[in-house]
Amino acid sequence: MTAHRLEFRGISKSFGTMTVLDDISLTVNDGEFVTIVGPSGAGKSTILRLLTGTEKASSGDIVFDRQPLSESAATFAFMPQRDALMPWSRIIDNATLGLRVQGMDRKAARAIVKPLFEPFGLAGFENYYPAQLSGGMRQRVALLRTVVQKHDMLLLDEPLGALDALTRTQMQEWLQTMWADHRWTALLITHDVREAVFLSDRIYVLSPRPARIIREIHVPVPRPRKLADLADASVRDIEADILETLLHRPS
Ligand SMILES: Nc1ncnc2c1ncn2[C@@H]1O[C@H](COP(=O)(O)OP(=O)(O)OP(=O)(O)O)[C@@H](O)[C@H]1O
Repeated sequence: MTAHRLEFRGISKSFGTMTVLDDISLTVNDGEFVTIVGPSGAGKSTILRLLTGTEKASSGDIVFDRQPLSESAATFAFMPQRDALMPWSRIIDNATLGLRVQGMDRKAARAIVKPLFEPFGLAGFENYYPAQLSGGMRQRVALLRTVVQKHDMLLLDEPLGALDALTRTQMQEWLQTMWADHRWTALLITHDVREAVFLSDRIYVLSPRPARIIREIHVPVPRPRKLADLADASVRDIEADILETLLHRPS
C-alpha cells in the first residue's frame, strides 16, 4: 500500500472575499518528489504557507502521517525562491544556520554540514561570503542549509527561479542527482514545466485563481535521469500535455 505522508483533503482558502484555493486535494507519498505547477498568482505559495503554518486553511483538512497537521510533530524544511543568505556571514555559518536555529551547537552543526560541501560543489568555499559566490553556488548553499535541518519533508518554492537559464539547467541536473541519492520527500512549486517534468514523480496542475487541481500527471521516467531524457518523445508528450492544460485549461 502506498504510504501517504502528506494529504490535503478538500482544502479551501480565502483572503476576505477572494477565494485563492478551491477544494484542493493532493497527496505526497514517502520518498516522492511531487510538483505543483500553475499560473502566476494562482495560489501555489499559499499551499506551502499552509504547511509552514504562516496561513490557516478556511476549510478542509491537512493530514501528515495520518494525523491532523495541527496535532502532528511534522517538520518541514522550507527553501524560498531567493537564497536568503546572510551577506555578513561566511558560507559555513550560513549553511549551519538552520541547525543552529533548531538548537544545535556550532560544533555539532558544522560536523553535519561539512561532509556535504563536497557533494554540493562547495568544497573550499567554507570561509567565503555569499557575495563572492555565483548565483548557482548560493542556491546550493541555501539548499544545503535546508536539507540538513531535521525534516520530514522538503518544501521548495521556486528554488531555481532567480537563476539564469543555463545555471538553472545545471542546477536541475544536480538537484535531480542529489534527490536520487537521498530520496527526500519533496513538494516543489514552479512555473517551469520542463523543470517539473525532469524532477518529479508526480505533477499537479493548478487552474488560475481560484486554484483547483485540473490535472494529476505521473512521470514514469526511471531514475537517475539525465537532461537528455527530456528529448525523449514520451517526456516531450508529458510536457506538451501540461502546457496544453495550462494554456487551454479544460473546464
Ligand atoms: N496574506 C494575504 N492576504 C491577502 N491576499 C493574499 C495573501 N497572500 C496571498 N494573497 C493573494 O493570494 C493570491 C495567490 O498568492 P500566491 O502567492 O499563493 O500565488 P502564487 O501562485 O504563488 O504566485 P506566483 O507564482 O506569482 O508566486 C494572490 O492574488 C495574492 O495576492
